[in-house]
Amino acid sequence: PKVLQHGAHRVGKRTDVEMATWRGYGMGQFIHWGVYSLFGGELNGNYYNGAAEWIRSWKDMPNGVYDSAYKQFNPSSFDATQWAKMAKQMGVRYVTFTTKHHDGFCLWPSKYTDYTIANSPCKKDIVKQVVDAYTKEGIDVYLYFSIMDWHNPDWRYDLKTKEDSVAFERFKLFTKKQLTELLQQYPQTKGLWFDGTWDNSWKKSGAFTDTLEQYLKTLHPGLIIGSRFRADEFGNRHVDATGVLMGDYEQGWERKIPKTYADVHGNDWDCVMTIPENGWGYQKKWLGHWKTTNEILEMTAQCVSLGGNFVLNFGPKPDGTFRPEEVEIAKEAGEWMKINNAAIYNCEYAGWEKQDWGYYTKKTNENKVYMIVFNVPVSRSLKVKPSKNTLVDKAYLLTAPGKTLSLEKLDYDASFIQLPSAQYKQPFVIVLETKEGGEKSDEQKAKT
Ligand SMILES: Cc1ccc([C@@H]2N[C@@H](C)[C@@H](O)[C@H]2O)cc1
Repeated sequence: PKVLQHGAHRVGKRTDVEMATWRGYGMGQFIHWGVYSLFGGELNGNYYNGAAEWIRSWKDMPNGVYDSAYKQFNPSSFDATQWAKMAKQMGVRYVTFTTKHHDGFCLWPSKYTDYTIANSPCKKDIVKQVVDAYTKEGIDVYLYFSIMDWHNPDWRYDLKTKEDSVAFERFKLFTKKQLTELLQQYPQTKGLWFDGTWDNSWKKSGAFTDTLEQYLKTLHPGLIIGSRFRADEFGNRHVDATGVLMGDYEQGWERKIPKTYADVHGNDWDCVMTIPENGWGYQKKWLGHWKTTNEILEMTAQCVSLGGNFVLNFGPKPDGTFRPEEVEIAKEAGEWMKINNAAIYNCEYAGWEKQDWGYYTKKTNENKVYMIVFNVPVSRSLKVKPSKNTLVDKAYLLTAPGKTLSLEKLDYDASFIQLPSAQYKQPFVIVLETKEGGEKSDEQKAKT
């Protein structure tokens, strides 16, 4: 069979230290901020029923109104240090920040377009202030960049005519120049989070996306780029024509979480999630249900238990402050993470049979498995069934390491942990110190 020229160039996970750091984050923050934040999903008292950062595409939004709105972008209360401190308190280990969303407005003073923060009343280099403030707090920074750019006249949804192709060649060069300036101006950046790559114009540019990704990684060694960037020469995205994931991790879990480990196909992956049901930019009215802190902690545990990272989105207001609901969630989640982050940071899929009480995570390179308990059964007996050839040596509450919990053996490979009678109002963590032994696994038997 023909060899794919512009498909994946690596099978399996990246094994370098930058990717190992990414793999261990556990919890991240997404921030969507821009001109769309001025509208908050509303115009003249009417609410757009799509995602607020898409309001430019609303039929009731006159383009002139949106495209001149940047002249009102003047976030009087913006303080990147405050943002970074809130994130630090929440316990996130990385942040993904919108440099340019689909509307094309640049939150850094790009040299390649006038549609930037430099020509708004806010003269600050927002991207620089965010990158510097978060880096100072010890939080790694990743930059969100939308390829699709509604403001640039050379953007094309498809390449049907010669004129389309000539214009899109200019657009591809513009894109390369903007990405180059982002990496050169903000060298602390650890990775790029691409979006807006689903249209035919990009799917027809597989070779270009391959060359551009390799160029970016040469410019910035160790750079991490997810699977949503590339197309192969047949227009396949995420997974190439031979079934191999392109990019350094699977970037398809947007507002959804894998159910089982089989769903992640052995890849690294992140899940990006909104607090309201939908909508990433600031929305004046949150419609429907928005997630409680316990729901967010459970999603975090679920993602880490399946080998991924959970990234929660915040949509700052036009003045640069956060909604009270978002501040509250960051505070409450942070209180839990302060006590329990051992079960989230530098943890991976344990490979034990899932039980109803919650999620297992395994500390990377250590014989420690954590039980993150969300559902205490009326019996207070938590069933534990280690993977083959693994024994539980000791069990204790993360918050009470001195008090060993008793394991009641059920049969040769499962036990009950009897919980002390107490009121369990918060999710909590049990530590299982493990050792090899017990039933030999099939491969062990085969070796002897
Ligand atoms: C159909 C669709 C396209 C793009 C999106 C963007 N991806 C998220 C990360 C947000 O940036 C959202 O605007 C959402 C839905």
